[in-house]
Amino acid sequence: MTEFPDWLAFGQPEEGVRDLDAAFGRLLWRRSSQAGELALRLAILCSARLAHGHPCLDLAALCAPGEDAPAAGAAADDRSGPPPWAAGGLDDCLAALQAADFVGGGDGPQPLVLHGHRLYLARYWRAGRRIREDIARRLAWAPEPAPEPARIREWLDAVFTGPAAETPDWQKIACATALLHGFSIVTGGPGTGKTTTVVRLLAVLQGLAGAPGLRIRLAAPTGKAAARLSESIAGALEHLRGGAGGALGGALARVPSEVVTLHRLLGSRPDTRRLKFHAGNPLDLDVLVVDEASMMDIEMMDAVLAALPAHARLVLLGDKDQLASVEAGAVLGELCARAEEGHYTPAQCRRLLACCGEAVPEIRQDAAGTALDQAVVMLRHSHRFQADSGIGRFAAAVNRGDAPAVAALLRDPPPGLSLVRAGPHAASEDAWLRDSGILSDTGCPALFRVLRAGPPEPHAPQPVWDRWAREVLSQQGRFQVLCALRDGPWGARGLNRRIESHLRAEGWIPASAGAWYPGRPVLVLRNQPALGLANGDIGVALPVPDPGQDGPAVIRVAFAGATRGAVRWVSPARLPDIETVYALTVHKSQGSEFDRVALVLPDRDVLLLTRELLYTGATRARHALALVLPGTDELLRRAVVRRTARAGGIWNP
Ligand SMILES: Nc1ncnc2c1ncn2[C@@H]1O[C@H](COP(=O)(O)OP(=O)(O)OP(=O)(O)O)[C@@H](O)[C@H]1O
Repeated sequence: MTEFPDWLAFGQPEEGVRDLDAAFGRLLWRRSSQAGELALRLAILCSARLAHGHPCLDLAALCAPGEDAPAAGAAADDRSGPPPWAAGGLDDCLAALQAADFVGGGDGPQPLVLHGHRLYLARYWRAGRRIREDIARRLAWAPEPAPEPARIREWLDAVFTGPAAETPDWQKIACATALLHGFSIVTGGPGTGKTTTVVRLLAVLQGLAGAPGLRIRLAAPTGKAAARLSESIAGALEHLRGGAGGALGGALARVPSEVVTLHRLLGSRPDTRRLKFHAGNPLDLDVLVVDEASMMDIEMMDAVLAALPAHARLVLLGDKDQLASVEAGAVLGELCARAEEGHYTPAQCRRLLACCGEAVPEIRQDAAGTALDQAVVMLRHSHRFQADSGIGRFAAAVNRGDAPAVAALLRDPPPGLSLVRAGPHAASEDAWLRDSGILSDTGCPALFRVLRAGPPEPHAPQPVWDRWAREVLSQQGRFQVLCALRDGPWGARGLNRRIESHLRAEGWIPASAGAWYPGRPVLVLRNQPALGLANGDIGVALPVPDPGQDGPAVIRVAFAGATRGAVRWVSPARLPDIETVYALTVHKSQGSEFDRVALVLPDRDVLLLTRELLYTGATRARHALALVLPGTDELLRRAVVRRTARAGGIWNP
């Protein structure tokens, strides 16, 4: 039997390391003839960092002295500065890895790759390299034959009819950019018009292509995001079709509004990681638009690029400032790292002026701009939030990391924003639950009110039951409690228990009801293609008549169906992987929006609580945001200034 060194023999060698990572370390030890402790520890840490979304271990950051925020790739999430075993510094780490036979340069069989001062698991290194190479190829692609700038301008003028909200009109520039490149990104905060822009872009693409038109597919990482994009595309199309006739009407008729999840697009199959569509069997399309691309992890980006035919255009939409995917790799964030400043070359500015009549301001120009810079456009004006909107101002201040501005806003909150003290700072638990809207008329009880108001007659036809379920589901989408953590009293689980017990005490949930009571909102935790359900879908338990029986009602869980207005009814027995969802983590809420949000922070400082998390949580709210603070103001300040540290290393390894 292999004799492991003591530190590696049992369990996890240190905090922040999972059993899986330690097992990986033991495997390397067994297979390696001369595995040194330092190299092994770094390999284990590299594997552990994946659980925190880092596609690599940044050794320079690991060895740097600690600050308030954790160094990207720091050993444990609640500690900063190098771990004691790496006290020898960066040079020692690099030397140990260079000497290890399980570390290579990316082309050999070694399970780890050292590139510069970054250590990667080979699988992620290779995925990153494929992504870089594929995007570089697509950036070098130009449409053949190149459309005349005058024709592009004609079509853009036909779809951009109203007055521009800003100068230059970045939406128009984004359209022209996507027309000129095989790969492009439109990034922007909530309500900046990403969807509006893409609908116009697709109409112009169809107009320029003429009949029979291009094969366009729309996709999003989650079912929720897909359903939301589908709705807004349908709305934007309706709006544009209003006054359109002739050629524009024809082009608009060829713009689809159906949006599928990326898993479905790629033909993901249960029980296997293999996808139906890949480089050997590419997707049958000319244009692919992916919304909420900030949620795409490195493996998903790799799979999408691989399955995309060489001639197809890829347009990514997303908010670069949102939390990245929970899985490894903040791909969109890395690709948009220079979006704020622009970096458009004079040649690109001339092309844009000719194609859309918009002049890029000098401050956004840069003769040394890269090919990627030319393909990324940031929309800057929010059409959703007025300049004085509480949510908009709060989100902007958080995004800037401007803690004094956040504090000032919360001292005297503008309309739409409120601060609610909870925990030891609140008069009572009832008080903060009510003040934050959670137990108010428009909060969680509203779901039960809609449910009670509407059950159809037992023998009513199915469409009537579906309509009732849709009303309940829409109400479910109007209010949501969001929180940073999953566990603990201020995490999703603790809050769900507390809210549920208050709802029971108030009689909304019958005292005698078991786990499956009418009105229970549930979150699906795993993709279940056989049921048409995806991880992150939210349904509501409803009482329906037992088919063929006159006895008491049975519970079925209603989910929004794939097509507009459709409802999917599922028996609770088929839903083992769900949890109650009065409260949802901000991570899981990505891709969703709600009219009103109560954003509950934890009562202690955790490194997960960052600017990106606050920004993402706050921007899930359309009309009202209540920030619930069980901790101190200092805790909020620290959250605003702390950035999510990601080791990066995909676009610029
Ligand atoms: N140029 C414009 N002029 C007037 N209204 C606009 C313009 N662009 C967008 N809007 C309006 O602003 C709202 C938000 O637009 P849209 O849904 O396209 O933004 P988004 O960036 O996709 O938002 P989300 O945050 O939902 O992803 C919509 O009501 C839309 O009609």
